[in-house]
Amino acid sequence: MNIVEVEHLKVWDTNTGKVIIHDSSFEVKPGSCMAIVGESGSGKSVTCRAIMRLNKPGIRQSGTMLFQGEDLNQLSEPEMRRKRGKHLCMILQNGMSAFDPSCVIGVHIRETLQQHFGWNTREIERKIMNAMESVMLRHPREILNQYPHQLSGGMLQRIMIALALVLEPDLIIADEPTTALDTISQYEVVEQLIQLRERMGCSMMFISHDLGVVQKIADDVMVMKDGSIVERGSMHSVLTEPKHAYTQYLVSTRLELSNHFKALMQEDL
Ligand SMILES: Nc1ncnc2c1ncn2[C@@H]1O[C@H](COP(=O)(O)OP(=O)(O)OP(=O)(O)O)[C@@H](O)[C@H]1O
Repeated sequence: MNIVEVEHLKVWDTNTGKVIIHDSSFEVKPGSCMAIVGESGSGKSVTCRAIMRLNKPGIRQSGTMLFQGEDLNQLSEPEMRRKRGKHLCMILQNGMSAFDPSCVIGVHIRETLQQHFGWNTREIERKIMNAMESVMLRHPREILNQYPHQLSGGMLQRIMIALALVLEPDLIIADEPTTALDTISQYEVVEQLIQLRERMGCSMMFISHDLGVVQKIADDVMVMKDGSIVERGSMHSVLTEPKHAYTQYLVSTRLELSNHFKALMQEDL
């Protein structure tokens, strides 16, 4: 059974009547990573937030969204809240927006974990500090006592990954987790996400506009344009035989960039 099976997802803005996602159907195989690529505004984030049922109130959705065989669209809000975090976990583009700016990181983490598990404070601290160390965050106790604005974007991404390690969700949705980071932090965060998948065997959806990043982590990919899926398949087949003109453009620009990068590297040698 696929972990996610979306059929005829339609998302629209009730204020303007604008249809944001027209009619999307796709699935995520258990234990696999499915990437969503496409230009800004193509509907990648709205699709993922539809699965989490986290789009803003004026945004409505219809269709079937089976998660482990259960239609998320039919769940009540309290049932959905129980799914989020423990079963479905989202890692956001901007770590700053994921944490409450008015309290130190440790408070937010403790509240999230207490909500889902019956652990006491000491157990929570032990688990989160082990997880933080495993994603190479040194001095975890000090970090837990800092406010989000005192930490770098890369550190906040790692804290979200550490939290996912403790929550052990069945599906992680990473929405452009590396976009706001410099190249070295981007590389490190992708490495941590790859290890996270290996350790937990969880399924993943990975959103990015960067095919180069996606290629490192995804098994399958779907390409979105103007609220529709224009192509999907295995990472290998989409990269080697892109069918849609927009995918061909994405693949050719990725090759151009990597050739340019290689040329620069050779000049340096
Ligand atoms: N809260 C909202 N209210 C109204 N329209 C929205 C809302 N959120 C997103 N949209 C619209 O939905 C469309 C898709 O947005 P979405 O954020 O999913 O794009 P994206 O592909 O993830 O882009 P990016 O790479 O820039 O994040 C855009 O046209 C956007 O204006």
